[in-house]
Amino acid sequence: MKIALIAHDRKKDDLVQFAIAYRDILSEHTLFATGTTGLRVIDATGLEVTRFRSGPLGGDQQIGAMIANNDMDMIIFFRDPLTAQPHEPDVSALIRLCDVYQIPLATNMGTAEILLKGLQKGFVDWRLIQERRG
Ligand SMILES: O=C(CO)COP(=O)(O)O
Repeated sequence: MKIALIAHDRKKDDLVQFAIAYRDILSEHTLFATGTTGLRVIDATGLEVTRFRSGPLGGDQQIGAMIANNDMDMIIFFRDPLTAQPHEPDVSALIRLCDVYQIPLATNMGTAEILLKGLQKGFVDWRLIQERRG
């Protein structure tokens, strides 16, 4: 599975802790991240992560493009709900594309934990269901 990791600045410590805690599961998948988030995760975990541009410079849009190309399976995006982001339209667009393409999206640690544990147990069958519906 291809998983994107993204965190706004005040949520980066949380995402790093999360990546350390779930390193074993994450290491079984192909990881992507926005620029600064990816650097933090790589430094803390040693995981292999393909880094895109920083969020404000287009990183969210690069991940959105992967979603639109049916080339991304899960997004873990720890958003900061208390700080205005200069690139809020990009953030909204990424979340919108997750809904357009039925991509599992966690915007906080509670949901992210359930998604990763579900992924580990093979719960992610939505593409098969979608294919069956034609
Ligand atoms: O801004 C972001 C997501 O909207 C994250 O970007 P960085 O990982 O480069 O800080």
